[in-house]
Amino acid sequence: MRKKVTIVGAGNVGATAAHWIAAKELADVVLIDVVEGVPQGKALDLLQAMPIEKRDCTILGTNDYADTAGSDVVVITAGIPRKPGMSRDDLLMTNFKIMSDVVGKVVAQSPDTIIIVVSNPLDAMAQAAFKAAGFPRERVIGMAGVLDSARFRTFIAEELQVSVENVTAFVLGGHGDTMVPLSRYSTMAGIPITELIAPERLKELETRTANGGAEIVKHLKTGSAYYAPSAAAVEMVEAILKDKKKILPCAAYLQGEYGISGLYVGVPCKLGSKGLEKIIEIKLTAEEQAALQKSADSVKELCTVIGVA
Ligand SMILES: NC(=O)C1=CN([C@@H]2O[C@H](COP(=O)(O)OP(=O)(O)OC[C@H]3O[C@@H](n4cnc5c(N)ncnc54)[C@H](O)[C@@H]3O)[C@@H](O)[C@H]2O)C=CC1
Ligand SMILES: O=C([O-])CC(=O)C(=O)O
Repeated sequence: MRKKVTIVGAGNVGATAAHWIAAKELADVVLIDVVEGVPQGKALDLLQAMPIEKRDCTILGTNDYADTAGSDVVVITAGIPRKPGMSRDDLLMTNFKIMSDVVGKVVAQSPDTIIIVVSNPLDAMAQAAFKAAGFPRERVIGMAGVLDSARFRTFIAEELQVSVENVTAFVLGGHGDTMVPLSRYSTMAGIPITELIAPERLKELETRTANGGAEIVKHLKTGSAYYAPSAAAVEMVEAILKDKKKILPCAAYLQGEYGISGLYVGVPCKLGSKGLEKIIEIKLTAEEQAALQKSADSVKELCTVIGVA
């Protein structure tokens, strides 16, 4: 039997995630939204691309959670995106209400599922989903680090004029201005980029990465990025469905790792069929640890506001 993935929110990120999943023939997809007609229309449109793409996946659009029953993975993208001049934190109250509404309905239909949270502000929304779901931390994971690292990798590959396949990078911390691009653990063909790019230039690439979301919002004006974010969420879905044991930076509920407790923050994680299978602890310098702590503090502030700290 094929795997089943539900995507909550049939907007830009959700519909594009459905597209990537179908294009990779990873699973049958259920696309659900509060707006009537939009998930149905997008799902049917995508389904009709399958003969052309030679992929056998069913794609169902719906407003009824009964259709999501027994999902292996649920990706939550429901929520408003930001517009120019806004920070992700400005979405907190609206998206917290949406998250609280959605998670209970998801869990009622798929009590054994693994939830991937995408809605912003990401780390606080992951924490809200974790508390609302009552699942173990292994089954509620936030997507941000894969996207932020992909942005960093894009800029590094461009700078060094090499294939993106040659570049690895890690971005830790919360998905906001305080995220922590870890140049020391980023490489080109195994060579630390700190040996290849001058410190001042590296700083510029780190800053561009941290502002990567805002750069796209500024261009789009009506919303935020969705091609790379949806591809990032689907990389996590694939790692879980295929039990790949893949190390990816994800927002995970820390219980003492990196000296942080009771909070979702981006760290290197091993993803497999059980969801979050391990948190990888890497040695940080005092400066990196302080930056991570600062980032965690800003996540905690948001969690306190919505009562999930
Ligand atoms: N974690 C990350 O790295 C990223 C997070 N995001 C976030 O993802 C979210 C979605 O972004 P887009 O898809 O661009 O927005 P969008 O506006 O295109 O789509 C959001 C969809 O959610 C739906 N929705 C609202 N309330 C709902 C509910 N109660 N149940 C089901 N569906 C509901 C809306 O009808 C809409 O179709 C935003 O909060 C955005 O900030 C976006 C990019 C990257
Ligand atoms: O910038 C935003 O609001 C959307 C997002 O999280 C990203 O693209 O990194």
